[in-house]
Amino acid sequence: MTPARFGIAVLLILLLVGPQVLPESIVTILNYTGLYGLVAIGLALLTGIGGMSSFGHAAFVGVGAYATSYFTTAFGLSPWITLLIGVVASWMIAFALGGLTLRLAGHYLPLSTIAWGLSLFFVAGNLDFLGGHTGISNVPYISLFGFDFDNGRRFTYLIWAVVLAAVVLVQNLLSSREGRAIRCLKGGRVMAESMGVNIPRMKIVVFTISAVLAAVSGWLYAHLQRFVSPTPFGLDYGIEYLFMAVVGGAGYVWGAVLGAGIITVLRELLVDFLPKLIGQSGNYEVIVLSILTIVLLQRAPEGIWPLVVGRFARQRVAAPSTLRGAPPLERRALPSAGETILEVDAATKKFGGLVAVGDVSLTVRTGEILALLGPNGAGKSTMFNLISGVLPVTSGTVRFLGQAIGKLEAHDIARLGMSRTFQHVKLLPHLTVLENVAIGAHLRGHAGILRSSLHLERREEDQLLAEASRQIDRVGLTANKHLLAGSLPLGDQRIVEIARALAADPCLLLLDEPAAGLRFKEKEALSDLLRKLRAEGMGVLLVEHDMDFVMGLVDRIVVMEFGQKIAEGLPAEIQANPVVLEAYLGSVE
Ligand SMILES: Nc1ncnc2c1ncn2[C@@H]1O[C@H](COP(=O)(O)OP(=O)(O)OP(=O)(O)O)[C@@H](O)[C@H]1O
Repeated sequence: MTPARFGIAVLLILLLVGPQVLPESIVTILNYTGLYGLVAIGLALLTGIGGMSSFGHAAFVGVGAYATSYFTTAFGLSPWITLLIGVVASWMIAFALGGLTLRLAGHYLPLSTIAWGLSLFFVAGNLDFLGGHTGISNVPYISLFGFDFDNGRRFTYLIWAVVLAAVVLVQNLLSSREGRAIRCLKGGRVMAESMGVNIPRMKIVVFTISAVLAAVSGWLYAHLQRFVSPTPFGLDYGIEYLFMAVVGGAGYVWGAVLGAGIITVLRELLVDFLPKLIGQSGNYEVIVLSILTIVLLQRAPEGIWPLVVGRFARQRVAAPSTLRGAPPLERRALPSAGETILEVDAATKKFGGLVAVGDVSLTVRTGEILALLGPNGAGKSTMFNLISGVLPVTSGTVRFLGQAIGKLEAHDIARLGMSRTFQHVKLLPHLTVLENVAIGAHLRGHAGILRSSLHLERREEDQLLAEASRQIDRVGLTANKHLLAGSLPLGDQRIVEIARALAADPCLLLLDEPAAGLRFKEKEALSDLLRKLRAEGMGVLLVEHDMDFVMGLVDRIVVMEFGQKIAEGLPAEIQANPVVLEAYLGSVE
């Protein structure tokens, strides 16, 4: 039995037998750990995995709790219907809040969640029909198929069934196509957009999932307590939920549950112990808890979960049969041979007063490799960003496959069949090479959040992983497939980026300094691969400083300097061009 299975078996036995045999106080801790854990799971997804933070999730707990308390007591609705009301209400509020703030970078989301966290507390406290600060009492208990969850011991089963379901669903989600896209939210947004991930949509999805989990916790809370008042949904609780996720290990789903358990137990112990120690009561546990949390995060910045499972953790490895056996994904029809696929006409990009690209025109055909050369700061990477939609053009047009794309988002351009690599490698270092390359195939899968969470997309997921595996074999990194991308030397990481771009099945490939950091043999292998892609009909635009690599490989060259195009022609013409020699080649010798 693996340590993970052993751990789960122990937990299941504890949850099955515990409520019958443990003292009431321990059962209460178990219940609250589950309730808080549910919120913390959402916050782990939002914070540790999605790279966003919210201080106001206690207010979403309040939405779930108040929705069910009000509608069950005032209208006699079944708790199962009011669960739906709470979920929909929290989803709508999160959608609106997220829609207003998630597009903005920086502190807008945390600030808006603080405002939201404060507002529910005051609104609920001042509305008579919600009972004001006295709250709503006589909330009914929940029944399911004739079984009444009418006391704490029985309720444990319901709470933990929901928690375990949430863990399974979120973990399924994270190991899917949509999950890989979610993982890009932290540190990989520009790259993910270029692979076709709609980042603003993904942010809202994660925010709404975390809000819904909080609302479900609120629903459970209201029917466990049979009473609600505004106090447990205030800002201080919102901050404590965040603490739980961070203490447990905000990047880990089980870590969130562990964090909830640790904070709940510590609080109970401190509430008992501190008054005896100090000789008077007061909320001193809050202070001690805060100090303990700071010390703990000093010692374990990643939280406690990685310390607990660290040496047992194993990399998730797709079975070789999966990688070989899955049927290939559909391929896009390539444009006809020799057709012009990219036309840049007088493209200009200004950063304030600086003209990074000024009036530059170029074309790329299918079955052609075009090099974009120029000294440092010439504007090559900016040009790549204009073509791939990372930056909008200030003026001029960029047409891809006949369509003007100068104002399109990067993920829309990726969908048309353009893929790219980056000058500064953009991989997710904590994912395997296989998972990183699979991000490139994002648009070739279709499963959404629900299908992914329920693992109904296994066939498609196998196909995506098999495709990623094929592209890794193609670029010669078979032996590294299951290694963490961050553990590879920089040259190999660049090659992984090429495999990722190829996994998108593009007809135009943009490569930003692909040969940088490669050894001689590796450069030869890369040249061979690019020749093969050209022969297959792909168009390639590359920026490269290695002249030997470029001159023997490419069909045409465009040279830039200070944002302007200074020359265009065949490699031999460029090598003999006096303007280029003076401006660029001469200077690099
Ligand atoms: N986001 C930005 N904001 C302001 N200036 C920028 C930005 N991006 C690039 N620049 C400026 O635009 C000019 C062109 O930069 P760019 O990175 O495109 O050059 P490059 O040819 O790719 O150079 P290198 O080979 O060193 O990467 C430089 O002066 C750079 O400082």
